[in-house]
Amino acid sequence: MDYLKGLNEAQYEAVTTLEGPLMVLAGAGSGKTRVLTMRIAHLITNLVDPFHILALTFTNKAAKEMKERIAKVVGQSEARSLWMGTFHSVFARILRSEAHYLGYPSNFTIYDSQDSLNVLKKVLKDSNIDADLYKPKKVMARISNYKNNLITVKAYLANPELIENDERANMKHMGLIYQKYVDACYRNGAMDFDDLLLRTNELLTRFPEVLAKYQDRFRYILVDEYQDTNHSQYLIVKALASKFENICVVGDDAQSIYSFRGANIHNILNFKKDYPDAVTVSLEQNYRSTQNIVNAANVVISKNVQQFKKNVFSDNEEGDKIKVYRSLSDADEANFVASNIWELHNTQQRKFTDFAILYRTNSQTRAFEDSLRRKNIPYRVYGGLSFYQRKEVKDLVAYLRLLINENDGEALSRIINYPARGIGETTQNKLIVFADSQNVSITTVLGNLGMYAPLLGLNNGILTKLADFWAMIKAFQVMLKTENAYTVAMEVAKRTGLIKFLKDDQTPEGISRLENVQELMNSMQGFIEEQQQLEDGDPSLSNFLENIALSADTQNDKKEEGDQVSLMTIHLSKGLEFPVVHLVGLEENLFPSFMSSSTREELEEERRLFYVALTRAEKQAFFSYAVSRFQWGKITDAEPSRFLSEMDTAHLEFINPAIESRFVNHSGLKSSIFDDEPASPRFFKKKEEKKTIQRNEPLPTAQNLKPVATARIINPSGASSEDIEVGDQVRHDRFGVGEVLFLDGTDPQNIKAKVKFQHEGEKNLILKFAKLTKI
Ligand SMILES: Nc1ncnc2c1ncn2[C@@H]1O[C@H](COP(=O)(O)OP(=O)(O)OP(=O)(O)O)[C@@H](O)[C@H]1O
Ligand SMILES: [Mg+2]
Repeated sequence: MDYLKGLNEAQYEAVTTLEGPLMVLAGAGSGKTRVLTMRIAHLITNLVDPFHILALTFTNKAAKEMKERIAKVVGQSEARSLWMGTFHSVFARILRSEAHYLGYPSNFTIYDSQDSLNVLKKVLKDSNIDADLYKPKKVMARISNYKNNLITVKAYLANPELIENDERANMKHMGLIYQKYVDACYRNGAMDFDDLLLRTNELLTRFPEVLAKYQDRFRYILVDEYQDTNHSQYLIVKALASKFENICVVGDDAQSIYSFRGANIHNILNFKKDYPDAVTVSLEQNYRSTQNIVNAANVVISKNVQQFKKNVFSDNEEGDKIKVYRSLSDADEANFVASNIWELHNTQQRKFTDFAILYRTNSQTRAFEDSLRRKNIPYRVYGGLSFYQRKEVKDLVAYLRLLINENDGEALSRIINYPARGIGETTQNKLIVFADSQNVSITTVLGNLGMYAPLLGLNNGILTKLADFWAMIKAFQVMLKTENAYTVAMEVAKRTGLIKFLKDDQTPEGISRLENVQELMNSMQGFIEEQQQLEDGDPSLSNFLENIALSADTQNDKKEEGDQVSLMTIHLSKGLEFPVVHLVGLEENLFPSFMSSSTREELEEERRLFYVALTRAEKQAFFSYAVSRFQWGKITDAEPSRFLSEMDTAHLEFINPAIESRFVNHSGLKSSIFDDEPASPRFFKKKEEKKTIQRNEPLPTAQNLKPVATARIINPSGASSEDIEVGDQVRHDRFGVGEVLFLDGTDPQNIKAKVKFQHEGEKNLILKFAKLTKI
């Protein structure tokens, strides 16, 4: 039994105590998942039929990895018979075989969130309920919440408190809507995600013989990440385990990060109450990370009031300090991360899979994707599409494509009725058929509505809508002649109602979509600025579109798994580990998120997220934050995250000691981490005397077009200026570090610099705009 050899004492106890309830409550990286895996292997070695073992994981990926490891110990065929997967996947399987009890066909459809939303919208429409008052996503979130708390329609209608609560929220029709939505799903032979849990509960409570069957089947139950189970999941596990009580749960209250989805941290805290005889094992040694990382994480999480005090230590090497990078902008931050990955890849022979970039919100991927792509570093965005593939991004891009090429039929069909403007599918089909019959494009029809109207067979109301739509597109095109791409795109986003449409949706997904649109605008702003700095730059809309079309394409080629950097939200990184982690965007309002820092509970959850993020790192962790970011086209100042100031500086190393250490943190106090930073020696280095071109100096004549030797960089804010000369090392906030090869020009306002960048090659920059800093 070699697999037992690698376990420490506490782990050994947890793995070998096979009977009775057992809880492992322990910090990150202490081997909880490993214990679960080995325990399953041990059960099978001790002749428990794998068919009797149910293991529930948080993601399918985790289940797959666990199965592979178990197979190594007990063999493929044994491992294959295990019941292992997420709650949703396992119980969908059970529901299929028992569907007849609930009056469902066994081939019932599983609705994803979009499907369920469509059904709900239809319900609202058919019942003449104003979708403006009853925002479908908001209604859906309420229904989901009921279901996860096992409040069926019947229970809802019998509960005056719930009804009153909804009435107070101006939603007195909730009961009716809930009922109709459930009926509609049922009639369609479909279950939504929440039904998979709710119906399982129903199955197990209403039909004792079914409960008995599964209790008898699942004699050994194991649950990973127990701290993030919701009420519905909790009840399922409790019901199934109540006969044999061979239940083993592992978790970490400090990593409970899904309360916004109804996860209930009390499930783990109450385990002892549910099973008074439970054995509890605590694991204290972290095997994943260096001492420095573990200690740093402990300091931050200790600030939470609500938690079990746990001891976590590491016996691994002390390791490097966490490097903190202060960047000037989001582009600078992304550039730092990509360069750093490139460097470690080359100097430490690290594979790209060794790296993770973790962020708080999805829209942050854009800058990192751009900078990784520039350096040809392969990457993969987990848990979602790569930025330019996201629907809301593509929608706005489709409008912009249409402005450039009005015959772009695909773009047209994407947005002709988005956001909804009453040009439905029937109308669109008529247009297509008609255009075909006349052998012209739809655009031609729209452009000549007056002429075609009598032949189209559409009523006047619809014709007006089509005319309005086309007039709007035409107006944008006119605007494009005088305004820059950003201004036009912003106008498009506003006038088409796109922004309002997204703003109305206050669910986490809706907010994330709006953030993506904002990020697309930021990317455009950055693009325009960059092009203006290049001598042969082209800041036009069509050049921007061409650029992102190319980037979307390169991403398509990289769907398969390979040696790639992982990009994911912190939420998705739970349970995973990477040798090198970049935790980015450490700024107030971004992390902690402005949405979740108003109450102490919310803030504590953000802090747990921070703990999760940091504890993913095995060898090295890098933190970064920007001092300014674009927001809807404006540069806004950002403050370093309070989590940085909650750390002990002993664990940190500032890569570029803040030139200005006069940061004030959120509490209005001087932030401790910035107080005792050593001043940058470079900053205080006395400037060498250099010959500079001054305005009042005679300039080289046009005939004498010898490259100028030195030029002065005027800081855009006018606050300071710096001289550069050929041979200097400079930093550009997008292209990174490079060497000045050549300076050229006679007019100090128009000096060009040829710079050879380490990763980007040679660029001809217009100095006045290029915002170079000398290093
Ligand atoms: N006794 C041990 N000896 C050597 N390595 C170990 C031991 N226990 C765990 N590890 C290793 O430590 C790392 C962390 O283990 P594991 O992922 O099981 O921790 P965890 O407690 O589940 O972490 P998290 O809370 O992040 O989910 C893994 O790489 C695992 O293989
Ligand atoms: Mg784990």
